[in-house]
Amino acid sequence: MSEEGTKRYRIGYALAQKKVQSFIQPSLLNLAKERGIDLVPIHLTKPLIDQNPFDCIIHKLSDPDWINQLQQFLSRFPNVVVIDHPDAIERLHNRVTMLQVVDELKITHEISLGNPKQVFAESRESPLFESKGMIFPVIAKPLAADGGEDSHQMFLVLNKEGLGELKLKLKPPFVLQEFVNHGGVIFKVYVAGEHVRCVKRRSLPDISEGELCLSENLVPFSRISNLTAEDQSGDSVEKLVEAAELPPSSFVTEVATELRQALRLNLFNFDMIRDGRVGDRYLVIDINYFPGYAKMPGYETMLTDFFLDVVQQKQSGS
Ligand SMILES: O=P(O)(O)O[C@@H]1[C@@H](OP(=O)(O)O)[C@H](OP(=O)(O)O)[C@H](O)[C@H](OP(=O)(O)O)[C@H]1OP(=O)(O)O
Ligand SMILES: Nc1ncnc2c1ncn2[C@@H]1O[C@H](COP(=O)(O)OP(=O)(O)O)[C@@H](O)[C@H]1O
Ligand SMILES: [Mg+2]
Ligand SMILES: [Mg+2]
Repeated sequence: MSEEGTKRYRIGYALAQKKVQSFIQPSLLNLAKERGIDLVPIHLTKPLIDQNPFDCIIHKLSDPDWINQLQQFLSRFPNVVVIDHPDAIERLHNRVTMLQVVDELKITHEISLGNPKQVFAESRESPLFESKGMIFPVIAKPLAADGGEDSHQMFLVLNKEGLGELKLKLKPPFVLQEFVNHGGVIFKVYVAGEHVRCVKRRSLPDISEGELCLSENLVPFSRISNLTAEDQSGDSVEKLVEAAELPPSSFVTEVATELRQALRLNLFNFDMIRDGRVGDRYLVIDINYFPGYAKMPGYETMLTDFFLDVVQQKQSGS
């Protein structure tokens, strides 16, 4: 008998193989099982409709065949909770619509929130960043944030010459986003429904005005926050991360709650930096659907608590 009662719940997961390996750890399966939840794989080679019953389905797949199956399934079994709705997830697959949501939030905290200025380059002919008064350095990011390896391939553009070189290196559409000095540390806020955790990770180092003229014009980089000390510049970066102060938890929770409501999503994380140009201001630079929760110590408890919230709310009809 589970601690929460005799009823057992079935949660189906539809995830890429790589994600199954990182997220579906025996420690998660066991904790969920002890608490009355069976996490079961959805077989993508079989019709979804034939694999019911489920209390809930979690997924991170966006190919048209899967979306189609999910829609048919929902029209037949409308009581099954799908985490999350494909239309809501879609908004995060585009680096323009992803950050627009930040301007819609009503933050009451004394700390302010925003996002960096950015312009969208649709083609090689697009007028780049004259109109928004942006200054170098900037980061060029592919418009698509759809999980493809290319979607994480970015360029730091240090000057006008770099912008010229970029045209040969990065195929539009992309965005050019103002690079903001932030002390070399980013805050990653993981959200699972009402549960919120903030962690620190390494980021790009600050850039001084002197470096802008002396250095290269264009610097490619990818997945910087996932690099470890051995990958790059030794342990000084680790010390920087260790010394950084987390943003106040009341602020983090307010931003997470507002984002969750505005996005109509339950499983996501967002990357936030402290704006080094002004005091008490943070900027959201990236929002990811169903991120790498397993990198957080104790992720099993956070996710199991969330799963229980979902199935219990469903049972109580709220
Ligand atoms: O694999 P991981 O653990 O690095 O997780 C990735 C996330 O890392 P994070 O948890 O933010 O450190 C990663 O976040 P970032 O974009 O690197 O901030 C993405 O969410 C990535 O998914 P996708 O490639 O955009 O579909 C996530 O990749 P998938 O696990 O979904 O493939
Ligand atoms: N506007 C910015 N100013 C300063 N650093 C940034 C900015 N945008 C991104 N970065 C750095 O680049 C990294 C990757 O950018 P991000 O938008 O998070 O892309 P990804 O989806 O690949 O994680 C961030 O984790 C951060 O270190
Ligand atoms: Mg990121
Ligand atoms: Mg991302």
